[in-house]
Amino acid sequence: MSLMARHTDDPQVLPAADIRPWPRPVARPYFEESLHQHRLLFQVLDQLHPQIEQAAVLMADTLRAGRKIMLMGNGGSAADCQHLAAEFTGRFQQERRPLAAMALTTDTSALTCIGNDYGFEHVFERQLAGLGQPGDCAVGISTSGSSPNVLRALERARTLGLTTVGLSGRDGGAMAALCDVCVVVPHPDTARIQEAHIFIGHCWCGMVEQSLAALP
Ligand SMILES: O=C(CO)[C@@H](O)[C@H](O)[C@H](O)[C@H](O)COP(=O)(O)O
Ligand SMILES: [Zn+2]
Repeated sequence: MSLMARHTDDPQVLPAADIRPWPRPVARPYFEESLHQHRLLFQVLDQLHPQIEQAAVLMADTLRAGRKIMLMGNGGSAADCQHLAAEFTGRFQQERRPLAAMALTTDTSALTCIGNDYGFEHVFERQLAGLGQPGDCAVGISTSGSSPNVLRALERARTLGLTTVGLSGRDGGAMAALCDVCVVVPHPDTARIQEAHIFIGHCWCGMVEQSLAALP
């Protein structure tokens, strides 16, 4: 029996003929809709300069004082956390010393241990309580502003003397009340909020990098 025949006998593998009539993915309508929404989004983001700048000042002050930035979020926002932490420890646009930032979303042993033994709502709070020091800056990213594990960690951060920054969406959820500065992207669509979040995150990296460029 040939490899090809073996494949098509496999009930898990659809023969090519069954695939062809399916709707072909077309990019243009998605692009057009996205671009339309992004234009609206950028008009809204233009109103958020003050909060975006306040958060950047807070982060730059944290690093200047020899403290660190700790980021947390779920799903796509977890990816943003590790992406942004890497911009700080690695580099963004300029050659400069590494900056102290860590994502609390990457240690699968810690996440599974704490999740398994204490509950998923504790996965960030417990890492933060173990690793955070007064003067550090906790950054929570949540499109709904209402993920219990992020909210709980921000609450704990405050009691431990960390500063708190939020990046949220929709109406901001409960996050704003727990943050020294919260940037809320007032859009109903999670994907668009996430795209705005990584844009704002990159703005933060650029502003912080610029502000610390003179440090040895
Ligand atoms: O990326 C996406 C959807 O675009 C998902 O992974 C999404 O991040 C997850 O559903 C998160 O659990 C949503 O949490 P949050 O942003 O509301 O805090
Ligand atoms: Zn996503």
